Amino acid sequence: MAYSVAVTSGKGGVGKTSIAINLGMTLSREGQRVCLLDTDFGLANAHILLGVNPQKTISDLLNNRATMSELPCNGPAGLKLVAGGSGLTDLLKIDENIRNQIIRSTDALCDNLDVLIVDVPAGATDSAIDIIAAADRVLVVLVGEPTSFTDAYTLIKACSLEKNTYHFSVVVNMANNANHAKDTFDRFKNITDRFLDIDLRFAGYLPLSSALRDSIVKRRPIMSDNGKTAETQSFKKLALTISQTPKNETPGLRFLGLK
Ligand SMILES: Nc1ncnc2c1ncn2[C@@H]1O[C@H](COP(=O)(O)OP(=O)(O)OP(=O)(O)O)[C@@H](O)[C@H]1O
Repeated sequence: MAYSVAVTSGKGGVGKTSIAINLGMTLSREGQRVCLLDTDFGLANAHILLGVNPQKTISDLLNNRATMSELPCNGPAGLKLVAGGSGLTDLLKIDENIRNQIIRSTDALCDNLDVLIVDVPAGATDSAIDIIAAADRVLVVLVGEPTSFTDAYTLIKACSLEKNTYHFSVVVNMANNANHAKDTFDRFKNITDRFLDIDLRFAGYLPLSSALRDSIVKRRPIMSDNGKTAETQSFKKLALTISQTPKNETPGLRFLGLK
């Protein structure tokens, strides 16, 4: 059955979009039909990192120039992309009704999709919380810095208290090694266990990697190559873990609602 994964972080600049893209390409390489939905409206950049030039974006949906089924464009490794709009006007007009319209419109993708990956805007905003609540699985990108901890905690707390979102997975990015990643996760989980009634799981880690950083500059995602590097192995493990984590089944509007 098709499922949705919200990739989020709280803090910006921690590698959320890089991970969303490469996770999508990994699942696609494994034979899943995957679409990435960039909901970072106004500041959308997934298409830039993927090196594609979409003809239509979410803006066209909101302006009745296109339906959701017409938006996915072809990215590398078979990954599809629904690009967010760009520009301040797009950013300003995303109120609750528009968010709901976008979430509902993904019903049209159900027949042709196994996984919808949603790149969530940074910050514990109403927009981010609503988008996360509509996804089956939530992947939080964490780095071992106090500001990442604080912002991820604030976001998770808001999702839990306001929307009853219960299951969260964490991927530690820019880790020195596996032990460092697990230690970072354990320190974060100690905090959430003390104050929140949630299920928080370790989903994997990505090493601090010049290859990953360079892939962004070159606009050629690391999963474009199917070699056996530490990064590709990490993404394969992450994809497997995510596909096996429990789903949130909170009532209300959901991505791929007709699945
Ligand atoms: N594992 C990593 N090793 C080294 N650099 C990384 C790694 N992951 C991400 N980066 C770099 O960090 C920067 C931010 O990445 P990215 O744009 O994916 O973050 P983001 O959280 O989506 O940011 P934003 O909030 O601005 O959308 C990029 O320059 C990227 O190359």
